[in-house]
Amino acid sequence: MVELFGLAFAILFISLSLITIRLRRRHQKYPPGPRRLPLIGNLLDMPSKEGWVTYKKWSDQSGFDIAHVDVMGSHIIILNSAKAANELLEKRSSIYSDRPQFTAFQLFLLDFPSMGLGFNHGMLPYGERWRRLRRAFHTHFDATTSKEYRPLEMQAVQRLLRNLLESPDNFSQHLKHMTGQVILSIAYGINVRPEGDPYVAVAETVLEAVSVVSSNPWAMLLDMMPWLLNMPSWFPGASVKHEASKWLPVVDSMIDNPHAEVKAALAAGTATPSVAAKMILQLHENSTEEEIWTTKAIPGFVYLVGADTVQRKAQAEIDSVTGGSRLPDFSDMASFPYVDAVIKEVLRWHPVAPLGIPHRVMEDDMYEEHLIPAGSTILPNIWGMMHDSVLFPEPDRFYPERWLVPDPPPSPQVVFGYGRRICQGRFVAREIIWAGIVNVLASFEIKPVKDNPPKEMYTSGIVSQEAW
Ligand code: HEM
Repeated sequence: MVELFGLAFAILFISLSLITIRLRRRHQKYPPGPRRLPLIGNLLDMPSKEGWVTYKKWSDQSGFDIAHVDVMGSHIIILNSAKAANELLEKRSSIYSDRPQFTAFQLFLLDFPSMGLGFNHGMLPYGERWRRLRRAFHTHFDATTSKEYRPLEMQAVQRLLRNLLESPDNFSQHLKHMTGQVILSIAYGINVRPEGDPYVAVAETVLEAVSVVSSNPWAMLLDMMPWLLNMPSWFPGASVKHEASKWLPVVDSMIDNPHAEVKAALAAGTATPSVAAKMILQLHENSTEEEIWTTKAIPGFVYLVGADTVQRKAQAEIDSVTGGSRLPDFSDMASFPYVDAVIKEVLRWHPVAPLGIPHRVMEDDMYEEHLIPAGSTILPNIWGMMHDSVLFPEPDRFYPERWLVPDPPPSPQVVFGYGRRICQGRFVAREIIWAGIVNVLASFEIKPVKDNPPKEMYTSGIVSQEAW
């Protein structure tokens, strides 16, 4: 009898709490956004290309620095100002550090011990497994350890210069090759072949797979209707699942093959220093299955990101900063204020990840009397913030001098994201970008394309790179 009474009380308490939450929500306004339609909400307002431009316009029109859309019941909050992003993603990062779980992407994220893209902790939900992987990654890529990779970066830059001299028209290919070379040598001690390298080819295939699957028009609907996954492949929308599973063996080979090569080299005594070699050597008899798995996961992530990181082109001409008698190196870093300004402008002008990587808020929250419901996807509009005409007059103009005034705008550090999920490769990435840009500028004159200029400048995915 007492138990029944307790149960009835618990049900009453939960019901009252739910009603209170609903009533409270009804009285609380979401941030402004385009008008919602019944059932589908703002589905038709969602831009298919360069979303960052449209999202910025929404805030320009409403005069409020964050925007809200509801896509079939899923809330998306776009942060269009540095102030809002800093307030929510930095100051309140204890509740804003989760990631939304995109169903299409999860098709690659098979659970441990299978690999798939499960090694990619950048997409994992906030929690213990993400925390362990982030800690392991940090030991190899903190500010101090990142400096150990400078000789590898310089070797790759010198090769880039030779390649550019031989065939300047293939510059995009050469830049990709350079980042592939740096990353594979850091992660596995592998020396990439000048042309047609199988490791670079596999990484590019995996990136293509991620882009094909995530840009599939059904991918977003899958997030709203995950039951589509249980439908046969002929059912509209269900084909994404079959498309994704086709790629899984390639993803697995991307992780397994270089790892096996390092193990073999260690056994033969021919291994060169690398993150993978260091991690494998730290294993011992009592290492857990997860520790063994992590020796694949960390270098695997570096491998994937590296294939993705394409240098932006400076459109400024500067004289060789060394008087033309030698190539610059890291010891010159403090002596090039103009080059630093060029790099800041490159990062600002077209951020590599214009909308960052989405975060997810774990609890209901308020921003200036507007409700941000728990579970909302949070998109920091980094491109929008970097094109704020108050902070950056004539924002579309590539103008390094804006950083050289006595009171310069805030550093474009936010292109690497926020709070507890901030990019862990930022120290290495900055050094690679610096070495690449300073050496190219010292050796070549970069001119705009005259014949057949590209119609579309940049792709519209999470990572936005040259579209040609
Ligand atoms: C120009 C180069 C790069 C840019 C602009 C960049 C930018 C970003 C951004 C915006 C995020 C999301 C941060 C957030 O959620 O707020 C991120 C995450 C991450 N990046 Fe980078 N990144 C770059 C290169 C690299 C490199 C070379 C590595 C590896 C060596 C790397 C490793 C990571 C990792 C591990 C995460 C996930 C962090 C987490 O979710 O806990 N990044 N990056």
